[in-house]
Amino acid sequence: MGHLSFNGVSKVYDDRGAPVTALANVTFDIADGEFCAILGHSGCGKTTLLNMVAGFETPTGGAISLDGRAVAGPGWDRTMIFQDYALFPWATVRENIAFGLEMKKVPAAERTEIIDHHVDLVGLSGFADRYPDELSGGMRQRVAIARALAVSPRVLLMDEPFAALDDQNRRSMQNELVRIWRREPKTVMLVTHSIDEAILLADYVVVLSSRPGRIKQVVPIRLDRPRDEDDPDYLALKRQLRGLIHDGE
Ligand SMILES: Nc1ncnc2c1ncn2[C@@H]1O[C@H](COP(=O)(O)OP(=O)(O)OP(=O)(O)O)[C@@H](O)[C@H]1O
Repeated sequence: MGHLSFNGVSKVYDDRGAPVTALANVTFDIADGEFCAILGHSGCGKTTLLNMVAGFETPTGGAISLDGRAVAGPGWDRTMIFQDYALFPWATVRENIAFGLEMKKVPAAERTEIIDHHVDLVGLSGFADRYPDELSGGMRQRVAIARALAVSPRVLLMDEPFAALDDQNRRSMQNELVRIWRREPKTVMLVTHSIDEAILLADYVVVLSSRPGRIKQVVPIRLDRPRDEDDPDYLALKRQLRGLIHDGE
C-alpha cells in the first residue's frame, strides 16, 4: 500500500519573526502505485510539500496521511531522492545501498540479495564496487534510486532529481525511471519545474499557484507510455499546462 492524502494542508514559516505562507489549503490524494508530478514556479512550496511528506517539516494546518495514518516524522515507508544525489563519496555503490538496510537492521544475508537485486534493477550490474566519483551523473542518480528503493518504501519522493543532468542524460534517466517504476510499481511524488518532465513521467500533474501555493488544477495525463513529444495530444497537454502555469503566475 502507499495511499497519500493531503487534507487542507497549509504551511506558514516564521522568517525571523515575519510569517511566510508557503502553502495554503492543499487537498488531493495520490492512490497506491500512482505517479504524481507537482509543477509550479520557484517558491510556490513544492519542496515544502515534499518535505512534509518525508516528515522533515510539519504542516501548520491540515494533515497528511499515508494509508490512513498521520505522517509524524521521517520513516522507512517514505524515501527521498535529491537533485545532488547525496551519496557517500567514501562508500562504493554496494556500500551506499547497504547503508539504509543496515540502519533498518535488515539481516546481512538478506542485505546481499536486496543489494544485488537493486543494482540490477537500476542497470548498474558490474559497477557495484565502484565509488561515486568513478561514475557519471546519471549513474550516480541510479545509485540514489537503488538506495531509496532498497529499503522497500511505500512512497518514493523525488525533488528535481534530474535537474543537474545535461539534456541527453536527463531524457535517458527519465526513460529509466519509467522503466523501473513499471517493473516494480510504487507510489511516486515528483517535484519538477519542467512541463515536459511532468508529461513524460506522471499519471497526473498537480499544478500549484505562485506563493502561497494552492492547487490550481490537477491534470490527468492519459497518454500511453513511452510518450511521444510530437503526439498532438502531448502538445495539447503542454499548451494546457503552460497556460495554467503562466495564468496569473
Ligand atoms: N525554513 C524556511 N524559513 C522561512 N521560509 C522558508 C523556509 N523554507 C522555505 N521558505 C519559503 O517558503 C516558500 C516555498 O519554498 P519551497 O522551497 O517549498 O518552494 P519551491 O516551490 O520548492 O521552490 P524551488 O522551485 O525554487 O525549489 C519560499 O518563499 C521560501 O522562501
